[in-house]
Amino acid sequence: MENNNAPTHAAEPHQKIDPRNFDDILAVVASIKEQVGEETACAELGIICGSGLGPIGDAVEEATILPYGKIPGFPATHVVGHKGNMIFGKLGGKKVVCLQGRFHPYEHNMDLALCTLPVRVMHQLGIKIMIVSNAAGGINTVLRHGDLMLIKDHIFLPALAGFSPLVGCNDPRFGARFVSVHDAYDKQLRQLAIEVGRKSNMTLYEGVYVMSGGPQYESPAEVSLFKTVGADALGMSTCHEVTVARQCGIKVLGFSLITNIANLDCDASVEVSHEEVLDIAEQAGQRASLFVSDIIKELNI
Ligand SMILES: O=P(O)(O)O[C@H]1O[C@H](CO)[C@@H](O)[C@H]1O
Ligand code: HPA
Repeated sequence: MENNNAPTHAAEPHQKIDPRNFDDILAVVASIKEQVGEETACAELGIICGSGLGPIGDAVEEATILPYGKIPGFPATHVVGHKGNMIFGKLGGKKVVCLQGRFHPYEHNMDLALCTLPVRVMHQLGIKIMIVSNAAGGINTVLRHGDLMLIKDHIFLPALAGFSPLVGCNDPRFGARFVSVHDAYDKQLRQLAIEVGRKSNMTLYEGVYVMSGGPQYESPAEVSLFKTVGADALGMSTCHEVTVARQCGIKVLGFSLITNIANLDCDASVEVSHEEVLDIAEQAGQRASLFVSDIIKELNI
């Protein structure tokens, strides 16, 4: 898919940005390029770090860090474990832009267009592949704390209820009105990840991720529902970003770090907390970061 980034004015730091307006996105991109330099800003690969998975961003070499507060239209991140930095540099020999912090729909009144603005911006910066990560609760009983699960497909629950980032007028410059997500998580990239995992003796599962709206964790009955419909892990992010990436023609590799075991039995329930999620993510963060770097080294972009 072509990038239609005709020269445009740079947005002012506090200018109001409409994430549904293509020209506003170009103005955000122009502002980023003005701040970090055109050469630095251009990237072939985008990365989104999940809760507690910031170490992936810390591994970026020759890093130029642009805090979200300096990017027009980027809201603040409120969730602990999401620093709020856009990092430019190199990883595994590739030019990357890494988002150390994402926007969850529950933080922003379910404004999914706003929450996916960073993906549209990264597309205009040139990315062809996006690696997306998240912390998730394990539903499939084979999953244990600290396991990594490659995402092979997703259930985007909010979108099934009308909360899709693609709802509203579609400027054709964004891509197709009706987007096919039959291959949302690229098969070749998943195969590459499996090979990389095998070489480093890492147990890697493959499964279906379900996104619920949150921010409350799911009740045992809700977890049972998700299990029945074929979900293996659950969280409150990712699907909106992947949907927009696919509209832009970006290939996606996604993985979940299992930080807790989702509960199916209300009589034997165990409380879930974001502290537990961050704890496990911290323990596994370095390993996840190494894994991502190893995959990137092998990528042909
Ligand atoms: O999906 P990430 O950003 O990793 O965060 C996960 O962790 C938080 C809950 O602990 C939720 O925001 C959930 O989506
Ligand atoms: N549910 C939703 N989101 C999550 C979970 C969970 O169990 N764990 C980490 N993020």
